[in-house]
Amino acid sequence: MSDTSLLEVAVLGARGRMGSEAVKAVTDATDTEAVAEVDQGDSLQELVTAGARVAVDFTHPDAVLDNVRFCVENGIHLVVGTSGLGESQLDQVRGWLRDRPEVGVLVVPNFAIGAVLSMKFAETAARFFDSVEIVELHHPKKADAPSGTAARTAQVVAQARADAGVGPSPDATTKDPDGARGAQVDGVNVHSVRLAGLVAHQEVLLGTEGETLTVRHDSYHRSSFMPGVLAAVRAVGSRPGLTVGLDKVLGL
Ligand SMILES: NC(=O)C1=CN([C@@H]2O[C@H](COP(=O)(O)OP(=O)(O)OC[C@H]3O[C@@H](n4cnc5c(N)ncnc54)[C@H](OP(=O)(O)O)[C@@H]3O)[C@@H](O)[C@H]2O)C=CC1
Ligand SMILES: O=C(O)C1=N[C@H](C(=O)O)C[C@H](O)C1
Repeated sequence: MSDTSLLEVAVLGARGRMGSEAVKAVTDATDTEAVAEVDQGDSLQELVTAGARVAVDFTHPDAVLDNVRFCVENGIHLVVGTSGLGESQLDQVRGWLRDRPEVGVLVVPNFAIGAVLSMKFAETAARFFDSVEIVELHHPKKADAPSGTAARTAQVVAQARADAGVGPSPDATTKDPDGARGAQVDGVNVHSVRLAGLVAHQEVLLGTEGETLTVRHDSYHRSSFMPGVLAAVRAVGSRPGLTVGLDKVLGL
């Protein structure tokens, strides 16, 4: 029988690398319980049947949007850990939320507290340096590149530079047939490394006359994401509408 004092949480992608850690974290915490563990081939209706109040999604960039729609339409608050939601998808989510304004959707590019802080540090530093580039390094089973964390970091860094009137990073490259200078995300060069042995890592490289600053974060184990997952699960129900980033939950 369900203990009514516990927050009922469903995990989507429950058999995956992140989902299985999330099930364990939600089960081990004293104020939450995992009432549904949904994975590929399972019906989303299980969330409703199980009485989930909050869901957390760690599935796949191709699947996540349908899951968001289902949760919003069924009044289930959702924490989105899955990467790959760009601005046009976020606009779709805002549209669905207009019909269910009481529902909270919290999209979190990275749950590791250190990663959240590193994005803030890079954002703060951005206006003081002529050049900025991002290197993200992940395990080779990752489906998407660049990482959601790198895309979000590029976005906030680019916005900080624009707000301060800083122009593009200086770069004399005119010949790059193989894309060696990386992808351009919001005008910031992003380089994606996929390497056996890694989990999730990122460096923001900032440079100006005579000095450089490197903001680096490393997740060595997926347990590093769990305090952030639990904080998001606890907070999402009291944040109706769309929120992007754990920084808001942490008061940064
Ligand atoms: N925000 C953050 O801090 C973090 C985010 N992530 C993101 O989380 C996502 C998952 O990563 P990871 O756990 O490593 O990936 P995994 O491939 O290990 O896990 C994904 C799981 O979801 C399942 N799945 C796929 N489609 C669906 C669907 N439609 N409904 C239900 N389950 C589905 C997969 O099944 P099958 O294998 O059979 O397809 C698999 O079991 C990625 O987008 C990743 O970038 C990862 C780490 C941290
Ligand atoms: O796939 C992963 O592993 C990760 N995905 C997220 C991302 O795309 O940024 C978060 C973290 O980097 C791990």
